[in-house]
Amino acid sequence: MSVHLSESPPAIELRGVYFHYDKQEQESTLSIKDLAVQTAEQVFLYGDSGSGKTTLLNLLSGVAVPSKGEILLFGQPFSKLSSRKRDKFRARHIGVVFQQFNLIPYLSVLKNIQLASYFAKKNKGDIENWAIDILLGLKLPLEVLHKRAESLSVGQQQRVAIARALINQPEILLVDEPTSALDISARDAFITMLTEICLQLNTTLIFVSHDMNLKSFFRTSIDISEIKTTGVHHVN
Ligand SMILES: Nc1ncnc2c1ncn2[C@@H]1O[C@H](COP(=O)(O)OP(=O)(O)OP(=O)(O)O)[C@@H](O)[C@H]1O
Repeated sequence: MSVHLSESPPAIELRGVYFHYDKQEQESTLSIKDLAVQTAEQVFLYGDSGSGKTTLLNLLSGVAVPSKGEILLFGQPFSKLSSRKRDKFRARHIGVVFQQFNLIPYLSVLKNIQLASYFAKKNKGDIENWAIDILLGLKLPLEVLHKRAESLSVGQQQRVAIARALINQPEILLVDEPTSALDISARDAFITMLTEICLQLNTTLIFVSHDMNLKSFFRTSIDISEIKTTGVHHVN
């Protein structure tokens, strides 16, 4: 049993979640009995390769749905929504940065970012100025704005993927292994900027990485094998 002192529901809540890719298999790929993450919390999620970190992000972004149990976001039964409504919810409230960035290579950096705001159908005023603010915050030179995404370095593409995920000022940001292409000083500067931007936007951040050096940047860290085995984990 858990006691929540705050009035508002957690940003993220998992209740009795089971997931398997192969429905024939008896054993679940991921089983989390109980997990709650409060609004604006920044969580470092780590664990062995194949332990289910990306699978958990897929469930949290609604790309996958639990075979059993449910996922609530801000108290809303996210995983029970129709896929159309889940897509809409994701576009409006969740920023996702996948390992492969998923930028559209032949579009400019600005167009890639604008596309995300178009899908969210949010009226956020001047998207171009906001995109510039984020890119500057992430220390990307402004001359990249009109360059094709494919012409950027891997480290620059990572930042554009983050900028695109932040353009709609998401309530939740899910980031999968984003620093692998950066050297140590660039990595530390990047993570500091990312956590500061999330703080400013009051965004709940789930940050997946193998790089244990990054753990110290986060107040909360979760070893996925612990939440799978102990079953109960409340953050804050
Ligand atoms: N599309 C898929 N179809 C079937 N099995 C999958 C699929 N994706 C992942 N798996 C399996 O699910 C398990 C969890 O994989 P997942 O990618 O979530 O782990 P991970 O912790 O993110 O690993 P890594 O750190 O290597 O990225 C693994 O055993 C993997 O083989």
